[in-house]
Amino acid sequence: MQYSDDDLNDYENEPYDDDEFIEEDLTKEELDELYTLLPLIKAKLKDHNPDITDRDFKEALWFNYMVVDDAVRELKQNFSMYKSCKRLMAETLRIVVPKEILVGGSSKLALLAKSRRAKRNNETGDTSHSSRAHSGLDSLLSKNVDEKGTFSLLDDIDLDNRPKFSLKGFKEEEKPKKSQLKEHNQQAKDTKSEDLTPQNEPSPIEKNETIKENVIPFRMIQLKFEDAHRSIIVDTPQSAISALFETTREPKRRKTSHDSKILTLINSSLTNIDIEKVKANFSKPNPVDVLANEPRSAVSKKSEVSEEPERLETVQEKLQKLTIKHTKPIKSLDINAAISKLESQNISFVVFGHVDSGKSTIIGRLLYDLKVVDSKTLHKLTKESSSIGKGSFALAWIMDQTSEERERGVTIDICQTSFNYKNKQFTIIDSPGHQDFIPQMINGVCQADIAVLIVDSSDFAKTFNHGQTKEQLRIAKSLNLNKLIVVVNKMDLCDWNMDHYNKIVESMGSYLFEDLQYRQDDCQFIPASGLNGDNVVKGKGNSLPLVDLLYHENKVKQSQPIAEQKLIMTIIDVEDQAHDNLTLKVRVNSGFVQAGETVKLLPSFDFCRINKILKSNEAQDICIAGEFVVLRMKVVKSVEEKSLIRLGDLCVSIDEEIPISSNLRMEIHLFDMDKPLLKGTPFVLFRNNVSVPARIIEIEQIMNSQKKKIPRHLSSRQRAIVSVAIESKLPIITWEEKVRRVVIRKDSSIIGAGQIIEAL
Ligand SMILES: Nc1nc2c(ncn2[C@@H]2O[C@H](COP(=O)(O)OP(=O)(O)OP(=O)(O)O)[C@@H](O)[C@H]2O)c(=O)[nH]1
Repeated sequence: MQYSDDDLNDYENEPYDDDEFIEEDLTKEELDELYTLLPLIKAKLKDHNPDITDRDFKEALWFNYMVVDDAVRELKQNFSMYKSCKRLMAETLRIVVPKEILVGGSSKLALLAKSRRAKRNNETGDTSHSSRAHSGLDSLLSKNVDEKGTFSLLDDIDLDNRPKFSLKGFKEEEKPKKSQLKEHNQQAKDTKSEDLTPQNEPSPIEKNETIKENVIPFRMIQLKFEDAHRSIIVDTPQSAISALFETTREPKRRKTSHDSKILTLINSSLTNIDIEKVKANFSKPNPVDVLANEPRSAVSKKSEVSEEPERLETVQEKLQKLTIKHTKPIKSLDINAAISKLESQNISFVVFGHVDSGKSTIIGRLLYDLKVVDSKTLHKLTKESSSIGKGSFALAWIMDQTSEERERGVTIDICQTSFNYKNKQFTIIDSPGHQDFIPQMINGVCQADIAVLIVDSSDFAKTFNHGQTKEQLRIAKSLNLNKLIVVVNKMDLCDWNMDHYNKIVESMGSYLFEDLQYRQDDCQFIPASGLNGDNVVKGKGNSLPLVDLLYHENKVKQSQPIAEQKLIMTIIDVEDQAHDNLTLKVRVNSGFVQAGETVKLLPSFDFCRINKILKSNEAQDICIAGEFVVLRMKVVKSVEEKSLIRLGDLCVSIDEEIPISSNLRMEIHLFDMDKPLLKGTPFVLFRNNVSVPARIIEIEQIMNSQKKKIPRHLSSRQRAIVSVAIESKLPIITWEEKVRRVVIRKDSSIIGAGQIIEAL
C-alpha cells in the first residue's frame, strides 16, 4: 500500500499516544523549531498558570506537532479542570458492551458461529468441553463480561495502566512519533507495493434482508459522578470509546478530533461535583506522575501479561512426583510397511477464495459426482433451497450444513469431509470466504497439504484486486502451504471464453510468482464450472479435472522419513470428555503413534493411553503424519485435578521435553501496513489453530536494513528478529514447520508472518 501525506494527515487525527519526549533524540531541525516556538507559547500563557514548566511547554509543542495554538489549548486543559475530571472518572467508569460483541469476534457471522456451537452442544447435551475447548482469544475476550453483558474495565484494571479493552492485560499501545511516521512513509514510498486493503462491500449477511440480528449498533458509556448516573450513547463506538479514554489519560498525548466533543460532554456532567472531594483528590499523588515515574513498563523485557508462574512451578513439582511409563502398542506392526502404506494414501486440501466465488458449490459437485452424496440427498437439498428462493445453492448446501449457513448462503466455520478416489483418501477443508472468518481460514490452511483457490471468472478484477483473495494467498504461502491449484470458476457465465481465462491466469501469475514467490511448478490453473460440473470430476477441454489434479499432486516431500520423526499432533476438536475418558479429533503433524501407546497433552500435562484410533469411524492400529483421526483415550495421570484441554493443544511423546512459555523469540517479516508496528502494540498471533493476543517487547535486529541503530518500531516489508510476549503460555516447538509458523493480525488485517525461533 502506498502512503501519501494525506494518509499521514488522517493518521495524525487519530486518537493515540506518542512515544516519550526525549529532547536529545530530536533532530537539529526539530530542535530549531522547538526553540523558535518556545518564547511564543510562553508569551501566550504567561498569565495562565505559573506551574507550567519549560518541559511542559516543550512537550506540549512536541506532542502537538509544533502547532502553537493546539499546544496552548492542551496546556490550558491540563492545568485546569482536567485532573479532577480524570480522577472522578477513574473511580466510576464502566463501559457497557453487548456481551455477544466481545465473545468470539465482533461480527454477526461470529455470533452465528457461536450460536451454532451452542446449539450443537445443546443437542448433544454436552456442555462439558464447550466451555474449555475454545481459543485463547475467545477466553480472553469473554473475561470480564458479566451476565448482563457489562464489561467492567475498572474492576481489576488500573486506569492509568489501562489496556485496550479488547486485549485485556496489555498496556497502552505505543504510537509513532511524527519523525517515525515520516521515515515509515518514505520507506513505504520507496518499496514496491500492492494493495491488500480489505474490500468494504456489504457482507452477504448485510445484504440479506430477511435476517434480524439482535446486535446493538452502539455501545453505551456510563459515567457516574457521585450520585448522578450519566450515559453517553455514541454511534461510532470504537472512536468514541477511545476518545473517552483519551480524556482519562495523562496530558502527554496527541490531540484527537473527538476531544472537544467529549470534553464538552464531561464538562456539562461536572456541574454537581463535590468540590471538597476534588480538592482531596489533588492531595493524593497524581496517577499521571506515578505513571511518568515508571515509563515504558509496557515494553519491559519479560512478559507481565501472563501471571502464572506459581501454577507452572507447581506443575513442575507435580511432574517430578509423577512416574509415567511407556505402554506397549496393542499390535506389533512392521512400522515401515504400515507407514508407507498409509503415506501415499492421505491428502488434505483446503478450499478458499472470495465470498460467493463458488467454493461450496465446487465441493458439493465433487462429492455428488463421486457419489459421496446421492441424488436423493441432492434432490432434497434442491427442493429445500428452492423453497426459500435459493435454488442455485443446492450444491453448496452439501457443505454448508447448518440452517444459518444455508439461509445466509455463506460458510461460517470450517467443514471437513472425506472421500475416496481411486486408492487415496482425501480430506476437504472448506473455509469461509468472509473477511471476518480469516482465523478459521488460517486454521484450515494449517491443516492442509494443498491449497485450492477458487476465483470467480465473472467478477475477477473486483474480487481479486480488492477482495480478500490476495490476503488469503499470502496467509497460505506464509504458513508454508506451497502447493496451489487455482480453479477459475463460473466459466459457464463467459461461455468458456479462453481469452478471458488466459488473462486471469496471466494477471494472477505476476502476483503469485513475483510478489509471493510461489514456484511455477507448484501452481496449477484450471477453468471450471462448479454449477455444471465441468472440470470438477468430469473433464472439459484439455485440462485434467480438479479431482485428478489433486490425485496426481504429491505432498511436499518430508525432510525426514515419518518413521524417524518425533510425534506431534494438534487437537482440532474435543469430541467428548467424561471423567477419565477423552475423545479427541487430531491432526497428526509429524511422526506416528500406535493404539495402546501413552502420550502427553500440552500445556495441560495430561498423560493419556490411546485405546482406539478411528478414521472415518473405522479402527486402525497406527496413525501417521498428515492424517486426521479420532483418538479414544484414557487419562492415566494428570497434574491438575480437572483437565483443561483446549483446541490447539499439542499431543507429543511422553518423554519429549517441550518448553511452555509466554515469551518467544521470533523472526518475522511484515507486509504492507498502514501504520508502523511499535514495541508494545497489541496484535493477535496465530500459530496452527491457536490465536493469542501478543505484543513485541524487544526489537533485536532488522535483517534487511543497513542502519546500526535499532528503531522502536517496525515498518512495512521489514524483516526482524523480535521478542514477543503472548497472553497465555503455549508449548513451543521450533523443529517442526507446521507448528512454528506464525501469522500476525492487527486491526482485522494480516500484517505479517514468521516463525518461532525459541521459547524465552
Ligand atoms: N453460474 C455459476 N454459478 C455458480 C457457479 N458456482 C457457484 N455458483 C453460484 O454462486 C453462488 C455462491 O456459491 P457458493 O458455493 O455458496 O459460494 P462460496 O464461495 O462457498 O460462498 P461463501 O461460503 O459465502 O464463502 C451460488 O448462487 C452458486 O450457485 C458456477 O460455476 N457457475
